[in-house]
Amino acid sequence: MCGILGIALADETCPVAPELCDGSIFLQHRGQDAAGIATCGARGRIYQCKGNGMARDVFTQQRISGLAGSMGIAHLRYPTAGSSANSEAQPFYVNSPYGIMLAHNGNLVNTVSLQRYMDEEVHRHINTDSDSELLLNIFAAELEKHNKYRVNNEDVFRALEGVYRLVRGGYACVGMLAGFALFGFRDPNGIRPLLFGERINENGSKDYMLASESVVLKAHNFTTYRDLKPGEAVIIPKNSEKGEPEFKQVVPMNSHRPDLFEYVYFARPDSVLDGISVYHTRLRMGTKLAENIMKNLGPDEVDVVVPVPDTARTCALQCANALGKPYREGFVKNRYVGRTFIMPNQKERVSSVRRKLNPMASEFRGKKVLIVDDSIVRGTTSKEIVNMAKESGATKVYFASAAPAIRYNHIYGIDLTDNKNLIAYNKTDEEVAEAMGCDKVIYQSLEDLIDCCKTEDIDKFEVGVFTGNYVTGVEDGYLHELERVRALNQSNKTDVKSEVDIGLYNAADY
Ligand SMILES: O=P(O)(O)OC[C@H]1O[C@H](OP(=O)(O)OP(=O)(O)O)[C@H](O)[C@@H]1O
Ligand SMILES: NC(=O)CC[C@H](N)C(=O)O
Ligand SMILES: [Mg+2]
Repeated sequence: MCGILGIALADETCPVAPELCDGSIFLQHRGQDAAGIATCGARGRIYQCKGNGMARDVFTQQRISGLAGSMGIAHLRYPTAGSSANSEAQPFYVNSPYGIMLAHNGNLVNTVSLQRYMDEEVHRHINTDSDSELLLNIFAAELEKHNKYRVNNEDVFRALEGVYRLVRGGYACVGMLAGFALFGFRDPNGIRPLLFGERINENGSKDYMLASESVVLKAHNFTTYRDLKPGEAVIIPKNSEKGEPEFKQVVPMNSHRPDLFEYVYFARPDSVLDGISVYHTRLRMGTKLAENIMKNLGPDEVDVVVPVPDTARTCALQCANALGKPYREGFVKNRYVGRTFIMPNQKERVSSVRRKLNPMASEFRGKKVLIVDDSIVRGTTSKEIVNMAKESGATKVYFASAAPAIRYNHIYGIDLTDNKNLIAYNKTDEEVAEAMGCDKVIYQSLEDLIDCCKTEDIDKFEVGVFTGNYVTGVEDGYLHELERVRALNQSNKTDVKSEVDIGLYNAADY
């Protein structure tokens, strides 16, 4: 679950990079591993700044001031395919045809056959293990088929038709065609989110934005916005004076199944995705969870409800209210440590839990504590948290999760390739509680979770992480291949991953 962003300003003399940089900060929670911006300036020249690290570290003032142009895209990466090498930071670039840049959120699930197709039929070189580089090259190959001197909107839509035909998985993308346009498209099941918005600037003309979450649009005054539909694409001319954005339903919507995990954990609470307020779903998760807890625990079995900061706070507060029990911030979060679940390796995740959360003994001593988290994934956080609560003198520790048990890979954009690393893998709830060291674990049921998120328009979600049934299915050998690449990367026996790989103009400044 990366963050993606694209902006086209009407005023071609106004640099877009500072706003892209600011917008990236609003999407930082979606990917902490790498960040990148690419802009397009005069004569179609593309400028970029990307690399491993958080947006604030990669986007230094000096680098941003070197990014010319009024149209650009940005990416915040949480690696889900390939490795976390610098060279896989996005956006990706290909010079032919026309000069294209692409930023992708999601995961393709037929990369094995796509790689073969690239190699044997299209003869394009893919320089990394990233599925996003592959996706860009599929698009480029489709666009190339028209063999035209200058590209137009129809060509782009037709090339996207080819992409939709060839590619399987979850994907929301923003891209740029040098000197021509900004574009965005969303997979035919709407698994990954993407919104389009516009604002009237001081000169009375229109600026446009594409973003993963509504919070960025609102914060930058793009007050008229909507979600792209599954299978829909938009092309925004580089200079809005030259025409309006053109939308097209490139392929029929297959289904509309946003990833349920966006509402549980990924998205910011102040975002509204596919018309569903993330905050309100989390409140409802708290109410439903409380109903479930009342069925599982006697009325005197809980003295206090403690949230696991940050994401679970909304749900835990509502849960405590519904239970009629006091809500206490028993864990103080160090605001300088990022999200632990999306850290690239297990060692980092473990060491940062204690750095991130510190227990307040007074809230635990002699008490029966109900800890509420949004989800239990690998159990890295939860085991440590239970430990801390016990060390602090809790007499009983119950652990409730706003999401059901996670027993399967998340194939569309969470780095959960090896399901043996999931704490609930092949375990009953009792065995999970034992592994976590707590007295009981209580999960929200999938049915209840869906009830908390559904609306009149959307009542189905992508829930493969809970059920093992994925809306797009998975190509034979795909999970195996992902595990193989991951194992190679972890064992360091793979090809050398240099600090800096080839970049635009073969130059990179870090
Ligand atoms: O089972 P685990 O592997 O421990 O993962 C689950 C935990 O990770 C996430 O928190 P994270 O620290 O990433 O982010 P947050 O501050 O937004 O809650 C999530 O909210 C859970 O607390
Ligand atoms: N989290 C994502 O959306 C990741 C995008 C892409 N699969 C990558 O690994 O870079
Ligand atoms: Mg958390």
